[in-house]
Amino acid sequence: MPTIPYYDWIAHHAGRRPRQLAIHDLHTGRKISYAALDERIGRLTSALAARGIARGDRIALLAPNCAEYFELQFACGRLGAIMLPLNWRLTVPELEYILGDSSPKLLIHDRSFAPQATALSASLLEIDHDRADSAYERALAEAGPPPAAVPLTHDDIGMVMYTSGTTGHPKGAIITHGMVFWNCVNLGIPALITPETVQLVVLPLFHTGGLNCYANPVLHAGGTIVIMRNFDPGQALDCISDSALGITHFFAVPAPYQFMMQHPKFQAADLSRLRIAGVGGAPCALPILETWIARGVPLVQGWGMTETSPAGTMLDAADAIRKVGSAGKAMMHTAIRVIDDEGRDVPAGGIGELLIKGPNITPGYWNNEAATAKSFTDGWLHTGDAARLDEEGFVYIVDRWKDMYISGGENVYPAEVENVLFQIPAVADAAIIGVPNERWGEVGMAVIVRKPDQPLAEGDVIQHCLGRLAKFKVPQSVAFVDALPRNATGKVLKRELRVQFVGRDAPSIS
Ligand SMILES: Nc1ncnc2c1ncn2[C@@H]1O[C@H](COP(=O)(O)OP(=O)(O)OP(=O)(O)O)[C@@H](O)[C@H]1O
Repeated sequence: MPTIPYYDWIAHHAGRRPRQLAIHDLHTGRKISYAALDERIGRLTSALAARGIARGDRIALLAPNCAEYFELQFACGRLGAIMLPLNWRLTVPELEYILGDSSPKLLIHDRSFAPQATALSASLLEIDHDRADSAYERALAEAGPPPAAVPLTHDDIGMVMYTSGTTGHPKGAIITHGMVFWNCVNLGIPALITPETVQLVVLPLFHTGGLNCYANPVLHAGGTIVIMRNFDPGQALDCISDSALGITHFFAVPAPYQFMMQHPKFQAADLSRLRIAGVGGAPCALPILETWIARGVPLVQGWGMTETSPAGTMLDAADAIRKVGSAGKAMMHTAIRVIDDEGRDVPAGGIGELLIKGPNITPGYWNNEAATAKSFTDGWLHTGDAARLDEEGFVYIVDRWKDMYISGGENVYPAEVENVLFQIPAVADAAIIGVPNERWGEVGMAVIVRKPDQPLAEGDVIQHCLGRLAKFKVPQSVAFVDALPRNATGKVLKRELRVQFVGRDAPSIS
């Protein structure tokens, strides 16, 4: 394959539509045009070069959602450096592990994370949005003319994104410039992303869901992203309703949709300007999809992972109601398969492991050849997800293999049971885990958050499931909790529930 040169699309748009709004940062109130963004990226490039950052060097970023993510991403593109966005939920020892693995030359951090940053052995540069003379702003103000851009190709590494390490140490997924580009193409076209797109970004930007769904595709198209520092359901509904902001696109994992639909502002919110509301990243219970359809917003489901940067499959908007529950078909330029334990393709209707191939797929893990070798067969990435295809080739994500459990010899996929729990009006939030049982090996336990002032007992939950689910899928016990543990993106942390209720994280399948 010929090598494709890296192309800087911020510089491109700055040259064509300099006054077009690129980023509106709600927290700081800053509105940054493409020309201003291009200029700041140039200054940051120069400031980083003056600090000795060169091709191949890593630069870590520890910050809540802010415009600086994109300044660093594109400055790295001009220098040939590698951006390392860090999960701010991690503890200092966890961050220390990642920095030890990736050895960045510089850690740029927001002032709110100063305690963590100063505890880490790294050279620091501080962002402080409350001070015009923060170290970061001073570095930009004092920067000399930017150095000539380093010629890069699509094969060069643009970022390393560490997964949260569900089953051991975190792994750094290598993200090349080509992967980010192909994700922009693959996602931008079916998600109807154009220069007129205005997207509200609520997921954390250190995660692929925030950075690449759809923020990078929107900047690639020359549209506008509106960044929320931290997700707040009421504020998100206000923003979507606000005609001055003109939000056309929204993307989230299921939890923000769930919290928005439970918010008092939901029924009166003006959702009419939304052209595409995408959901993915975790199983989305049917009652959530149906509630949004009833408000006139069919959620367009997609499936993806950090390693697929991230769009892997997507449901076309035209099929969002007809195929509700499906994650659609493979994106453009990609292919998927569902295989059994022997590596054979599973016929329509059967459940197997989802595999994916395409130019948006990672070439492997940073500094971890063993993990890379384990994850690929003949160029196909093993996703660790259970899936099935229907007769028309639409994919249904059943669950993660590692969250599946076996009851009396039968596989139980928690997402299917959670769907049934969400039908109970008094249920605000729900998750299923497998717990050990002498007779059946494992049985399901429902962990439920009740809506305020709505009585619900264990017997009511089990009664609701009987008749709606085969007996082996019906949870045998129910724990009521105040909130489910979630990661920074909003995904339920099943491993924490297993540790809490089983005493260890012991999935049946790993
Ligand atoms: N539409 C979807 N339906 C069900 N599950 C999904 C969907 N989209 C993504 N997922 C799940 O999210 C996974 C990808 O997760 P991602 O790469 O974002 O890391 P993470 O969940 O944040 O952390 P980690 O995997 O490191 O614990 C997929 O492998 C799949 O299990």
